[in-house]
Amino acid sequence: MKEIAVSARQISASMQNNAILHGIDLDLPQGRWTSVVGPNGAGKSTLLKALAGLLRHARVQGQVALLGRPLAEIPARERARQLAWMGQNESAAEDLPAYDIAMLGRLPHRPWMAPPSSADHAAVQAALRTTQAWDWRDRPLSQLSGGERQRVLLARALAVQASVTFMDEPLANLDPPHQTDWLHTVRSLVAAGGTVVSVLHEISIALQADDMLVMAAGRIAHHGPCQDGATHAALEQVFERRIQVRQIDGMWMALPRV
Ligand SMILES: Nc1ncnc2c1ncn2[C@@H]1O[C@H](COP(=O)(O)OP(=O)(O)OP(=O)(O)O)[C@@H](O)[C@H]1O
Repeated sequence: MKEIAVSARQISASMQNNAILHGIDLDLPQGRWTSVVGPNGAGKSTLLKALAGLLRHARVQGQVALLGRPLAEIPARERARQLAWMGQNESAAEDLPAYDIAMLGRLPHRPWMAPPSSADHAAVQAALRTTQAWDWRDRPLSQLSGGERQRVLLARALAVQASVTFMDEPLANLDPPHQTDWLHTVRSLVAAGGTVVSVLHEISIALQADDMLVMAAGRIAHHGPCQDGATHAALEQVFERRIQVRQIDGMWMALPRV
């Protein structure tokens, strides 16, 4: 029986008097990759932020636990070492070189005001090489293309070397070969015992995860293995049967129903 990496009990969230999430219960086991999918506005990003303790300007109820401990009781630095975050359309220090951006992922590991250690440099180099961003490590973020920038922000999340990694639309701006590289990166994180939770609009890639959370209207419509027929049926239903899930060359894919 796998340990639970992230659990939520009765999570509800509202913003500006609008209820966004309604009583969400879930358990995400360690060492698995869960993709979160659903139509625009279903509450995917809001759920991810609620699970990471990053939901600001919102009224949140319920409990989240990270690796068996209530999230609210984990000191901020410790939480930042255990949980890496890659957000959607994230702003970052645009003038900083890519290397320094990735080094920000090491902040929770470093004593206050201490220079980076050799372990920090090694983690940053490995992360930038994994995302193939090493070649432009000296270039400021502002001079990078959308996809190049995304790979630096992914490197920052990888450099944390956290047990649990949350990513909100990590494939935005990535071309197909780099989407495939991202898939391999996630697979190796999970093979090493890590837990990955990613919000994805690329449903065919989301279907390569271990498990899928299918969301609709602030609720979990279905949570199950990506290989299961029940998951495919839920997926087709929340997208109003405008997609169909089919197996091609042994892989489950979502195709438009035209
Ligand atoms: N700051 C906010 N104030 C009020 N409502 C908000 C706020 N942020 C999000 N919402 C609303 O909450 C709902 C869920 O938003 P969320 O971003 O979680 O959806 P999503 O499933 O990630 O959508 P998308 O696929 O479009 O990225 C939407 O209806 C959105 O308009």
